[in-house]
Amino acid sequence: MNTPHVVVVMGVSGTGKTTIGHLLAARLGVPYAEGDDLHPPANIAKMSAGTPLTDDDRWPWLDAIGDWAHGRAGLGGVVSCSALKRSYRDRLRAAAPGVVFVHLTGDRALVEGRMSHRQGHFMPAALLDSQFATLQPLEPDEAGVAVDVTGSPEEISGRAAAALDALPEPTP
Ligand SMILES: Nc1ncnc2c1ncn2[C@@H]1O[C@H](COP(=O)(O)OP(=O)(O)OP(=O)(O)O)[C@@H](O)[C@H]1O
Ligand SMILES: O=C(O)[C@H](O)[C@@H](O)[C@H](O)[C@H](O)CO
Repeated sequence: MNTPHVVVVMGVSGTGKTTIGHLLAARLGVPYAEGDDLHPPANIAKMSAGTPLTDDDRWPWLDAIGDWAHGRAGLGGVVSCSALKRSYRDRLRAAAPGVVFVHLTGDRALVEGRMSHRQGHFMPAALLDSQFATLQPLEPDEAGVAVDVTGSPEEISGRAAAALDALPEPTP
C-alpha cells in the first residue's frame, strides 16, 4: 500500500472504537480523531439523557467527521464514528471519497459487559438496543473490513491493520 488510508472505525457504542482507533492510528503512523468530540453539544446531552439520536441529529456530526476525513485525504488518518447506517457511510464517502471502514463487530453480551465497566462516559448501556437495531453492516460494495472484537486491544488492532493491508489501493 502506497497511499495511506483514511479509516473510519465504526460499530455500535462500546465495541472499542476509541480503544482500537488509537492503537490502529499508532500502528499506521497517522493521526487519530475522536468522533465523539465532534458531536454538537445537544447530541451529547441527548445521549446522556438516554435518548437515541435521530438522523437529523446525526447529519451535522457526520459532516464534521467527513470534513476531517477529507482533510486527511492522501495523508492518512483514523477517526471513530459509529456510522451505523449505509446512508451515514454514503454521506462520509461523499465528503471523503477514498475513506475505508473498519467495522468492529461483537455480540451484545460482550459489548454490554465492556460498557458496564467503563467509567465516566456519557453513553448509557441502555442505548445499546437502539444501537444494534439501527446498525446496518457494511455491504459488499463498500470499501472496508469487519473485525471481531474478541481478544485484547493489541490483537484486534493487529487484525484490523492486516485486513486493511490486504485491501486494494484507495481511489482518491
Ligand atoms: N479488546 C478489549 N478488551 C477489553 N476491554 C476493552 C477492549 N476494547 C475496549 N475495551 C473497553 O471497553 C469499553 C468500551 O470501549 P471504547 O470506549 O473504546 O468503545 P467505543 O466504541 O469507543 O464506545 P463509544 O462509542 O460509546 O464511545 C472501554 O471501557 C474499553 O476500555
Ligand atoms: O450514532 C450514534 O448513536 C452516536 O453518535 C453514538 O454511537 C456515539 O457517538 C458513540 O458511539 C457513543 O459514545
